[in-house]
Amino acid sequence: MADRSWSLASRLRGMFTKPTIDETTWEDLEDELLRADFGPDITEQLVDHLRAQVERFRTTDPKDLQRMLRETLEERLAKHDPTLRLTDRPAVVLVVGVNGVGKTTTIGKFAKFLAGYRRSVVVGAADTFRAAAVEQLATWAERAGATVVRPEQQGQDPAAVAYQTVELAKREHFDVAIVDTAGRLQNKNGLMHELDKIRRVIQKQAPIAEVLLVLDATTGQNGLAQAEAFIEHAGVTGLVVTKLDGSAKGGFVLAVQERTGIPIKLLGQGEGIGDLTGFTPHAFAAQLVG
Ligand SMILES: Nc1nc2c(ncn2[C@@H]2O[C@H](COP(=O)(O)OP(=O)(O)OP(=O)(O)O)[C@@H](O)[C@H]2O)c(=O)[nH]1
Repeated sequence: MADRSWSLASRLRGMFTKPTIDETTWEDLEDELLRADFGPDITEQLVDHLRAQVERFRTTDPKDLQRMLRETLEERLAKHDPTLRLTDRPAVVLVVGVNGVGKTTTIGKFAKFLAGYRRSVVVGAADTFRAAAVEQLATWAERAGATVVRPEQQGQDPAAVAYQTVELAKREHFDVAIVDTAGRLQNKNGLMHELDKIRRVIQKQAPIAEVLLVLDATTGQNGLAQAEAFIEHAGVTGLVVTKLDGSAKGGFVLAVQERTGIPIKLLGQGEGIGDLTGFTPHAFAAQLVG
């Protein structure tokens, strides 16, 4: 079973099995929400809302509070639509994000995920500067049964690789073309310029269906600042939260969606090729609260 250390269920169990809701219930709830990286604002809103609900329904039963928390989280998580838009042929997906967040692994898992829906996939290694990065991506993609477009030589213009990837997808009628991109941030302007160019050359051939920004749950909201440039400049249409397993930061999922206003579309919960799932607010809220 997937590692669900991000779930609050075991940490909240003591609170929900008490005979009655009391003042420590609220303190404990607040502590746990903060620990889970919901952030101070959302935590305060949740606690205030639940206190009002408990008062309104005149309940002292912690089981009611548990249900109310689950429903409140589900409602807030469901405010954004997690559906991947992959109906174009080919559906072009650009994957962006800071280095080390799990971008390469995510692309491999995503190719496998799509293969499960019988979609043919071509992956373009447009992060052309590190040969090892290209090979790592190729290994993952091949494991997923996807075709790979490699740079012709190290350091080739990333936009050229993106172009060739989409061209191949069109010519050979692939369902999905996934384009990996560089994540180095030493020079933010250079990177954003490169991404712009990649987008422009792709759009000469096909619309871009999704721009997915990969975020690492272990760094949580602290890591969000690093991704700001992508959110501002890259036309991000969906978020992928990786490394949720072992993160203890389940609240990050709600916080990041509300802070950015961009829907979460995929969750990564492990290093295996099968450890990527779609995002379902109902199931996530149920697993988060227990
Ligand atoms: N536990 C866990 N580890 C993950 C997950 N996704 C990726 N990783 C690990 O995170 C590390 C970095 O992953 P990469 O896919 O290489 O990250 P990247 O963003 O492509 O990094 P660069 O290749 O340096 O750009 C690897 O050790 C992965 O196994 C996940 O969902 N859970």
